[in-house]
Amino acid sequence: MFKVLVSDPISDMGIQQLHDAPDITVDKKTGLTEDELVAIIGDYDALLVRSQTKVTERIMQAGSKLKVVGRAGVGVDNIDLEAATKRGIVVINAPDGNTIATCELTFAMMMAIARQIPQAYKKTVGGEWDRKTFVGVELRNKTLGVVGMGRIGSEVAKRAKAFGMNVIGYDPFLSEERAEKMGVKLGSVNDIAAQADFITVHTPLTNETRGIIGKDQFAIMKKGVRIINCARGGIVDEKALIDAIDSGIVAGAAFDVFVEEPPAPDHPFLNNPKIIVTPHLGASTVEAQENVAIDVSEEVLHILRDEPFKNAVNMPPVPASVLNILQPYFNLGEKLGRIAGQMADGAVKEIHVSYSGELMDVDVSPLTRYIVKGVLTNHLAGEVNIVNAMHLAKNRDVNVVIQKSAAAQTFKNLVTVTLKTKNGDRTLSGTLLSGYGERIVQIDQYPVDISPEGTLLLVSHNDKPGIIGRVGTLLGNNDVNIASMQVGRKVVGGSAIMLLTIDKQASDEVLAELTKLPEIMNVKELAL
Ligand SMILES: NC(=O)c1ccc[n+]([C@@H]2O[C@H](COP(=O)([O-])OP(=O)(O)OC[C@H]3O[C@@H](n4cnc5c(N)ncnc54)[C@H](O)[C@@H]3O)[C@@H](O)[C@H]2O)c1
Ligand SMILES: O=C(O)[C@H](O)COP(=O)(O)O
Repeated sequence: MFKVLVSDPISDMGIQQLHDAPDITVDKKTGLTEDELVAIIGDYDALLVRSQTKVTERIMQAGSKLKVVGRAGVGVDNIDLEAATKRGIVVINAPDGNTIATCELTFAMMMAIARQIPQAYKKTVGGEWDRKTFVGVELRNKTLGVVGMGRIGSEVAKRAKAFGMNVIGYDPFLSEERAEKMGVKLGSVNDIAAQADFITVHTPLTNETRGIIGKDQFAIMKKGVRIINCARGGIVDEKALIDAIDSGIVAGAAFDVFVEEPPAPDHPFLNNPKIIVTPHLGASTVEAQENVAIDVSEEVLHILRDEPFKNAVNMPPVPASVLNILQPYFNLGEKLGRIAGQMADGAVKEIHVSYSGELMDVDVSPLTRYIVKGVLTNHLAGEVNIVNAMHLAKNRDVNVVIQKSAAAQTFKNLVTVTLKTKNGDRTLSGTLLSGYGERIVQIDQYPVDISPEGTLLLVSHNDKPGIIGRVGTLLGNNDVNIASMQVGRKVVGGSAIMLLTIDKQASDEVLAELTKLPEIMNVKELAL
């Protein structure tokens, strides 16, 4: 049974699938302090948050069972990603569910400052009938500058076009073709600053975007420009904005987000008649909250049940088309890693993985993570998973090298794992055979054909008559049943290997007796 803690207000309807799951129990405890969370998090396998809960290193350290932190929304700036990655905790978000809600709030903000709706409302309900002060501007034929043309920025641009606006977009990942398709002109931040009547920002808050609209940009803006920030506090420099309002450059601004949330009561935005504010409401629609909660719950279920998932923030994303190809190999890859890890003699310096055949044309890094996890599992057991595998390898100075070679020779696909230690290399190849599943087809250049199941015995010996019989007899006498056996040799009478699958583990004494048999050089039991 897995325990999930929901520590922020997340849609009950959205997390219904967690409530319904027979293997999950859900506790909802919102508004906890860090200390309170630290005290209880040790009981939980998953933590679900929005932006209020700060998921700190301390909390993750106390979360000894924690496998996943799910963010019901986009921004993960409230989660210590580095600490999560180090501990192998998967951080997932729900990047698509609140795009439209935030885009629509942005548009509502733009229209509200164009027509000063909140200010007019305040006066009217206060008993004044002021029709002179509130003469607004139209959006049609105005230029909107969009900094950050991702999901939300693109949707805002689309709606602006429908309102007859000209749109200039800036985003390092916006290609000319895509911009042209959307009817958006490409420009730099300074082009936007110089030409736009309205500027809206839709980037994450990073070192690069902090203050991207700042003093230098306000200095070149047109008089009467209007600014909107429904992304993250600090992307528009708060102090520079106030100065630009005071100097008459900015005619109006709308902010849903602040450097510090909630802002202090004396924050200069809160009593400025030209600035309208909302309390971080971008994602606060019934639809968005349901969407993000459904998405995040689905992923949490996958992760807890050890099923493939897609929206990990602390792992590179895997497109569905690539996942479809790679997924069948994940199990095989991990087993190859585990077997190779047990074959290696001494500290592993390098994990060399060669992919060929149909694996040539895809980004194989997700599969490499499974292989590296398998190799490291021998020494780190439960500490390693696919999130922290690469990190742990790097920390231990294990080099991971990937090679792709076109020919898989007789196989449609082939994965070869070589572990390099100061005592030499050990190599293992595996494939997926249509209709037969996973097969190990080569060990240290000896061709074999065996299904990697249960317990394996790898015996190195000289190819002499009678050896196979002696090994079989010794195991039989000790009640160890052989399920299958393969012998590989390069030349008749030369060195050879025997690979057996056995129904139960052989004791250390049996392994020692096997090693003493004539012509046998080495015996290794390999657990899967
Ligand atoms: N107010 C809210 O409640 C609310 C709701 C949802 C999202 N958000 C915030 O809105 C922002 C955008 O969300 P999204 O879903 O569109 O994200 P997204 O990842 O789809 O888009 C972000 C875009 O910013 C671009 N970008 C990154 N660095 C840049 C730079 N230096 N200059 C220009 N562009 C840059 C990226 O290339 C990307 O295209 C995020 O900060 C998110 O946290 C706020
Ligand atoms: O990044 C996000 O998704 C938004 O900022 C929404 O945050 P919230 O879930 O706390 O409303």
